[in-house]
Amino acid sequence: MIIAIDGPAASGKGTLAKRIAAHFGLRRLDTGLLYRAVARAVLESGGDVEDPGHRRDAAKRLDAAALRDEAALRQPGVGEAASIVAADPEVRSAVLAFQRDFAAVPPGAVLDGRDIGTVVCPCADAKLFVTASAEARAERRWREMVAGGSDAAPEQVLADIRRRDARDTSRAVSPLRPADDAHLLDTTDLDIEAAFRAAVDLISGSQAAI
Ligand SMILES: Nc1ncnc2c1ncn2[C@@H]1O[C@H](COP(=O)(O)OP(=O)(O)O)[C@@H](O)[C@H]1O
Ligand SMILES: Nc1ccn([C@@H]2O[C@H](COP(=O)(O)OP(=O)(O)O)[C@@H](O)[C@H]2O)c(=O)n1
Repeated sequence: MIIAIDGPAASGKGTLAKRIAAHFGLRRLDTGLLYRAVARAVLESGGDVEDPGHRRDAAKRLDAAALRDEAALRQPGVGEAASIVAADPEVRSAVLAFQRDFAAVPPGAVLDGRDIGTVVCPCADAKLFVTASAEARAERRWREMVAGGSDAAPEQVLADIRRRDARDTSRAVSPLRPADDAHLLDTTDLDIEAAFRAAVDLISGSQAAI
């Protein structure tokens, strides 16, 4: 079984993907980490993510070991840089096979990102598009950052989320959008437990329909 979970930053897709994978006994791939790892490799080598040569080289050299240092990959600056490298079609095609190979291993997997239901796994057994208002998402991300010791201003976090949303939805290749057959799940007024229960119901409904 393959479950695709897409949505904008801090909508809760990673939290849901982890719990859904445990619930259904599946492996999970956070595909955002791939783009974050490409961006981090460019930044660490003193390169420029706006330079197509730099980001394409980093994408071609990417290996699974680069996904291990999650704390470093989750730094806010890396998320911003990731959305810049992710708009490059050559970067996207360099990481496509890794995602499809991961999903193809039995018994299947949960993948979360921006284009799982539309491009990476268009034949997924169940697709969720997880959203929440920009304000709710910024508040969640801000709380997470403060818990991690950051003194970022809430309005700055909201501005960053809006900028990333705009870049991710407007790019020419694999823009963030719900697949036609995705279930929409708005978590603005749902806590983590309620969102998880709603997600399991939607996925179980998709299974019953197959
Ligand atoms: N439904 C929810 N209500 C409140 N907080 C949530 C909810 N879902 C996730 N969170 C919190 O919001 C933050 C971002 O969630 P995460 O799953 O990492 O989002 P994404 O993977 O979409 O970026 C985390 O700190 C997480 O604990
Ligand atoms: N399948 C994916 C996953 C992430 N991305 C890009 O990678 C960036 C970081 O993704 P992420 O999922 O780690 O970000 P958060 O939602 O956790 O903040 C996004 O802003 C997207 O630009 C993508 O283009 N396609």
